[in-house]
This record gives sequence, structure tokens and C-alpha cells, in this order.
Amino acid sequence: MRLLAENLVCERGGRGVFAGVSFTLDAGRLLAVTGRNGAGKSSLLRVVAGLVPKAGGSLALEGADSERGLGEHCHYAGHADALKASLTAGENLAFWAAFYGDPWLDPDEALERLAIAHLADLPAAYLSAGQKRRLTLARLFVSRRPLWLLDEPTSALDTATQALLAAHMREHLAAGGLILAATHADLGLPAQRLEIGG
Ligand SMILES: Nc1ncnc2c1ncn2[C@@H]1O[C@H](COP(=O)(O)OP(=O)(O)OP(=O)(O)O)[C@@H](O)[C@H]1O
Repeated sequence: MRLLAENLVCERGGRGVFAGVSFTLDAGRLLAVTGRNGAGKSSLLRVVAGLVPKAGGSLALEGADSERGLGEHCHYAGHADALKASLTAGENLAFWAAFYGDPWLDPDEALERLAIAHLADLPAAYLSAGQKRRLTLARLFVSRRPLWLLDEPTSALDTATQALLAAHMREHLAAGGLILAATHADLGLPAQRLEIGG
């Protein structure tokens, strides 16, 4: 599988964010998107996920199921933790498992991957910032999707959990997955780099 982006253009609110962004991401590789605040890193991930329409250029996931759109091959973990505050951690994951389809691990096992199985019955509203981030990342494991789009995935994570995430990312890549990550930090594994906004 290979993600090809050619001359992507992004506009938001009628203003140009970036233009002429091209890259190739092969299976088993991590592409770290860097750039100053406001350069358009999050916007790029949202364009790939199909959450923001591209204003120009092309995007293709070669080798993917052609019956499905690009967004259906992605896990998108954005800046904001997409959690329902009144649902427990386990219920949040059960929601996402039903939403995504293609079930993989059950919610308890997914929580275990981020070392928060003990929080399964706690409403998301009661979780700390880092625990919420871990719960957001646990979503990656309730459904198998080849392309992970991670926006500042290590934000709010303690050092041990950053290492845990790096191990999971390494495993995903070794299994032929692809990762596009917007980050200001070193993710702890080899990466291609794409700087936006020079
Ligand atoms: N919904 C929106 N409507 C209009 N403009 C937006 C919207 N969201 C983002 N922008 C603008 O798009 C530009 C790129 O924002 P984006 O969040 O992609 O940058 P970023 O590189 O991820 O920044 P940071 O490092 O601060 O997270 C910014 O100028 C921002 O103000």
C-alpha cells in the first residue's frame, strides 16, 4: 500500500493555508509532518482524512480496497480528544468500534494497550488530560485500519506512555501499516520528514 499526495492545496475560511504539498508514503513508513504553528500540519491530516475538502491536487491510497474511500482506511486522532464525557472509557470505545466496523480488539483489550484497563468504568469526564489522550489512542485498536493519522499524538503523555505509543507505532509499521503524524516532538522511531510552510 502507498499513499500518494501531489500538489495538494488547502484553503480554510477562504484563505490559503498551503499549496504544492507532495509526498509519497510507503507501507511500513512513518511520515512526520513538521512546521511552525499555523503552517497547516493539522489541516493536512484533516484533508487526508476527508474532513476538510482539498482545494487542489490529488490524493490516492494505492493498493487499498477501491470500494472504500480514503477516509475509511484511516484512523484519525485529532488535536481534540473525541470523547463523550458522560460515557465511560469502555463505552466510548464500544461506540467507536461500532462506528468504524472491521472489529479488532474488544474495548478492554484496547484499553490494556494503553495501560488504562483499570479506568474502563470511569466516565471520560473524570479522566486526566493524559488519560483522555490514552483513551483516544486506544481507538486505534478497536478497528483495523492501515493509515493512522496522528495529530500531536504524544501531547499530555508521560514519558513511559510515549515509549508505549512508540512501540505500538513500530508494531503497526512492521505489520505493513502507514503513519502520518503532525508533531513538534521526536516520536522515538525512524521517520521521513515533511516540512510545511518552509
Ligand atoms: N476552521 C477553520 N477556519 C478557518 N481557518 C482555519 C480553520 N482551522 C484552521 N484554520 C487556519 O488554518 C491555518 C493552519 O492551521 P493548522 O491547525 O492546520 O496549523 P498547524 O500547523 O497544525 O498549527 P499548530 O502547530 O499550531 O498546531 C491557521 O492559519 C489557522 O488559523
